[in-house]
Amino acid sequence: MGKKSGYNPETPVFLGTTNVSAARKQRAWRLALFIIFFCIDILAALTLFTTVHLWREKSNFSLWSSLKDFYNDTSDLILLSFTRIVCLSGLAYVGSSLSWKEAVEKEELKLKPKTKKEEHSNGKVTPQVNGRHKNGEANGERPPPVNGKVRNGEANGDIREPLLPKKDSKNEKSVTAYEEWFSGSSKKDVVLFVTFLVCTAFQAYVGGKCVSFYFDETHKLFNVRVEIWQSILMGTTVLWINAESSLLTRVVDANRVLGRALFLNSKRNRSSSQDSRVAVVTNSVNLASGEATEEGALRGDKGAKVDIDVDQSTYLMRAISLAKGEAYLLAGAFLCLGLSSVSALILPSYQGRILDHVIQRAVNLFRRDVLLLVAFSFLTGLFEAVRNLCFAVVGKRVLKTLQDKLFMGIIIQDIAYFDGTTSGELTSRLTNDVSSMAEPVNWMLSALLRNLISLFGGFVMCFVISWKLSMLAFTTMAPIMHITAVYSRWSRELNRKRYALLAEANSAASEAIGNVRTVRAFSTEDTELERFKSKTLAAMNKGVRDAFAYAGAVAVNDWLDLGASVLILWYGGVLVMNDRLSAGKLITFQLYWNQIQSAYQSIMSVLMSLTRAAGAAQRVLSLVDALPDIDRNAGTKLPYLEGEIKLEKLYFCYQMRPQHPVLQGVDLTVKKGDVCALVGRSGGGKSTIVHLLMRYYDPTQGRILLDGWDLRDLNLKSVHKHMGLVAQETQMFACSIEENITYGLSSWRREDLEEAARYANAHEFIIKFPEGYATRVGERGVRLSGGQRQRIAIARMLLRRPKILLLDEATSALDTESEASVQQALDRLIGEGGRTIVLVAHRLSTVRNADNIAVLDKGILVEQGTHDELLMKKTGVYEKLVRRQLNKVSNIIDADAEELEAADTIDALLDGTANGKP
Ligand SMILES: Nc1ncnc2c1ncn2[C@@H]1O[C@H](COP(=O)(O)OP(=O)(O)OP(=O)(O)O)[C@@H](O)[C@H]1O
Repeated sequence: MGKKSGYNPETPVFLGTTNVSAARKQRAWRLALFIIFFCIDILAALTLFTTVHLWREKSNFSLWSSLKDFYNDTSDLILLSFTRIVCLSGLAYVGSSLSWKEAVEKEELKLKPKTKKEEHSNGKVTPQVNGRHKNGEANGERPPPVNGKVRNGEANGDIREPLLPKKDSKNEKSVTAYEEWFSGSSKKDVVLFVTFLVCTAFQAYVGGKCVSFYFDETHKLFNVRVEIWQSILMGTTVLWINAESSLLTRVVDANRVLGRALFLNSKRNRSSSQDSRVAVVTNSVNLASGEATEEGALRGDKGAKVDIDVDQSTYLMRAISLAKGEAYLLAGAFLCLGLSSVSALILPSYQGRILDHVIQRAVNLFRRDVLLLVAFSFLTGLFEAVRNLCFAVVGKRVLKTLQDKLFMGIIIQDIAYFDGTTSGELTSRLTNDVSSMAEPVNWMLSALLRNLISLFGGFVMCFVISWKLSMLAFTTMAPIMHITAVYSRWSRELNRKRYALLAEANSAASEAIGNVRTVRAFSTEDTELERFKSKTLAAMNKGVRDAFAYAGAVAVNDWLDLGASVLILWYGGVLVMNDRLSAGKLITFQLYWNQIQSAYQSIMSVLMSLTRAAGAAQRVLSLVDALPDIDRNAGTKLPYLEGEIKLEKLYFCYQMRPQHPVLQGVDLTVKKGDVCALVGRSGGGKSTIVHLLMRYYDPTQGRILLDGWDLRDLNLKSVHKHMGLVAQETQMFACSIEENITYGLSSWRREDLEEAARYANAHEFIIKFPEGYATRVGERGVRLSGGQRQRIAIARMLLRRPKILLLDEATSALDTESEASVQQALDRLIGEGGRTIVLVAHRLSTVRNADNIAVLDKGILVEQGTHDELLMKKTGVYEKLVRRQLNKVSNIIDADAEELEAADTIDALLDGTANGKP
């Protein structure tokens, strides 16, 4: 199982502190790397120096002339090495410390405890919820420090970090915006750009130097060929520059990512004001903050979670791990890949040789090599075909595995997660994101490996043919690599946003389609279309921006590439004309160079797809990896349930509305076999109690006991076996009535099914349908009436014969007649005894016979007792509710009477008309 990003409720998460200490570790690690790099650089420089200068006549040595001298000296390379050490280390240090400082300042500022004054900064003392103060700041935001300025209201002895000026001053606002801009990623981008220029200049210089370099054979050191020795050194230099540049990018990026993570956390944690270390995930913190967590964010029952960060390498590793089950197919594919790559690598050398044979008129050799070329071409094609087949099959299987895993990841999430997201967003992840993530797997692994083989094979072949020509050609490699790296980082972020927008579009579409009747009723088709179009437009704009940037990156890379080809032809032509290289070899070199280029382009396009796929993968894998906070499989399994329910000091608020306490210290006991009715005004928290009994959420404070067991210690699956719920909104699946009633049961008897339907007063209407129980109900049961849906839901619950029945306005959609018969059925069920029933109802007729009536008002249990006991309290809430309902009934009766009168008049009039009276 992969790394889980779930939040462990047992261990409080101090994200800020964790990040800072992790960052400190990272810093130490980077420092060590710098030192190692530094030492290797010195070593490389000393090697150059000893191999060349120790054996030179000192009198001849002049640094300036050697710098200009492209034929004899390498002192410039020594100088180059030292310059590189100084420049790159310096730049790395600057880049690293800039972003580091920024990150730490932000985090330290957040960690600083607030002064009392700040708590009162908006002129009021904030109330305590769960022992925490509410956010005292005006908007819960803490601005970062800037240039020693003191924020208004802090001149009164408040010793704190200087903070940003208030945003209401225009001037200051522009300074802030500039500071924001320049203290953000731009500073680091400037550093990176300078590094890039320095590296490229070094690279060009090394290239120029290498092609003209001539080593004096008399000073030959060991018994190795000078070209090989030099090519190794030069090659190392080229790679070295790239390595340092990419290390620098990584270092700066690591800090940037860290800074961003901290910044994001600070955004997320704004809500928690006082102590941002406890700001991340708990409901109590949300309560304290009074701010809801961002919609669409990953969250569990205990609060928001941090999405995992998926970069290209993580994506690649995960893609490989997904394909682990296909080991045999992959082995075959890799074998074919290796064979086809090797034979493809041999082809150019035969092409060059054939050309040389043509020039030399060597007919026999010409024929032999043509035949070999045909054979190698055939083998290459064959291996390629098998490889493609294997990878395509692996890709399809990986897609399926991923879809299954994601669906699993979604369906097990806490209900709190679904409160903050939409089904459209989730289906978008299941379709768009999954295919965007899995699609590259089809060809990516093979393309990557094939092209890597071509790249390195071509690289070696080029050096074997002419190291000088290679050094010249490779001058363009570093800039190309850098441009590609910069683009791919930028594009990854952009694509992540694009996918999020596509998901929003999907969500808007599915919402409109799901509520199509309301849309039609209000004629809001155009509004819905606009909503959808605005999202697709935003997504398209991002895609177009990406396309522009991609085209720009490709154009620059192509120019550099073409420039390298011109260099090859120019210098290669000079070598051929000076008889230092054959025309065939020049052609072969050119072919290998083309091969390197196309391999490189392919690798880049793989990396681009990787980049895009990583964006989608982040959204997919965050969910796949996220463990729900409420584990349905953990806890003690109860084989039997007596049915006693106890709520102890129950406090609760929903994550999406943390400022609104829904339950406030509810104490309630329902004895086994009793019927408890929850009544009260709308929004009082009745359904919430039912949700907590089903453990859709855990209470913020207090506990729920079932037969004396804390619900949190019980195995939820086993508890649900003994519980039956008919929810306020009946949920149907788009299948037959029979499948809906027997939903979730592995075995059942026909008689039981029909009996349950009869109990629920559903049998009669079901058998009137031509297809009876096989009638399909449509999506969410749209082909049934509300009352029919509710009766099917009741039958579904009754068939399970649960120990605890939870009826959340189970009869609300029934007419008086049906209600009476369903009530009769419920009474019969109650009469059977041994069942505890908690019912939420508005109708007096439903609750009056309950053993205990609990009256909830604004989340507080204000009264409880039997119907008669509660009516005795003349000024009680229940009494008022009853009185209001009776008034309503009498109004209805009056209205009916008026209606009857009116009808009589109409009838009389009609009769009169019929009788020819006026
Ligand atoms: N998922 C949710 N996220 C945020 N707030 C919610 C959520 N569900 C309910 N609420 C809020 O919680 C409060 C209590 O809701 P609840 O459904 O428990 O009330 P109720 O007493 O059952 O009302 P009614 O009789 O109208 O069904 C309401 O103010 C409601 O707006």
